[in-house]
Amino acid sequence: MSLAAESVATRGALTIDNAVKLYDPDGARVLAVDHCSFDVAPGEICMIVGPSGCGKTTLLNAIAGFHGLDGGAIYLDGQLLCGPGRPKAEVGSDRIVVFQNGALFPWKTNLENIAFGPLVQKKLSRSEAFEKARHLMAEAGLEGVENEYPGEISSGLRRRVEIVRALINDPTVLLLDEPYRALDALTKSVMHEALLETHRRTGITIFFITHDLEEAIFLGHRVIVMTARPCRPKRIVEIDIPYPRDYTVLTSPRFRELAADISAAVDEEAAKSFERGEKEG
Ligand SMILES: Nc1ncnc2c1ncn2[C@@H]1O[C@H](COP(=O)(O)OP(=O)(O)OP(=O)(O)O)[C@@H](O)[C@H]1O
Repeated sequence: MSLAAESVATRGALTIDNAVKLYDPDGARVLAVDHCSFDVAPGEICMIVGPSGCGKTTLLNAIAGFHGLDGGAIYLDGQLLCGPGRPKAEVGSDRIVVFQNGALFPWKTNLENIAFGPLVQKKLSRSEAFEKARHLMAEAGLEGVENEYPGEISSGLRRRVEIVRALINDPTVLLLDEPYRALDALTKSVMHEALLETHRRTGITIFFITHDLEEAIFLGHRVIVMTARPCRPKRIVEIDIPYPRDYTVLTSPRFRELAADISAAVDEEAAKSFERGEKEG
């Protein structure tokens, strides 16, 4: 796999090893993830797709440390995040989650939002945190909105502020759960190019959940198609379209071929979960 980062990434390798997660609210026993194994290379953009409710977010939450596993293990750069003897990963600034609905403080300016993490963790002094925040905002094309509030800028710019807010912590892995779902197509395409540019600059590993197959193919080094619940890889598809990518690739025969292939795999699993839903319902 060729990674298109300016510097070749050496950190941010994830290993998911036989992960199992069972929710058991009031004895309901929902097996969300079952013996799920795959690796994500340092600096990879790894796109996760699969039917609704198959267990994608559950997996992301286990990597982030929001909940534990009931079996198996997850490693980051060979270090155990969770697994035997450690049921739940510690939440850490090495793995930052950017959520679909966003989580900016509306009462803080964009600059203050970005500087907040290292300040509250006392990792940087106030002046260092603000200087770094300004620098990262400039790199991400966010000059001019430093002193505005999240509510005063477009939803696309807000997404960019959120990603910069994650990057200020120097994470090795960015965990994205449908971050662009609510955006219109044009804004989404601007976001995609901005994310690829961020990746080129930083070489950060990106674990990205989406329902949008074009988004998955356009951005990813690989697309992992998950099975209907319980989640585990059904197909792992290498996206052999060279970076840098621009929107002209969407109409290329190879892109259409990959889209048809991945779409068929997702549809097959969606049909299974639909059938099971009918039986369960
Ligand atoms: N806290 C919980 N308690 C009980 N069941 C849960 C909990 N969280 C998720 N589930 C169930 O686990 C399964 C997997 O959910 P999850 O959110 O991981 O799926 P997903 O693939 O991310 O879905 P979507 O694509 O719709 O966001 C679903 O059946 C869901 O209802």
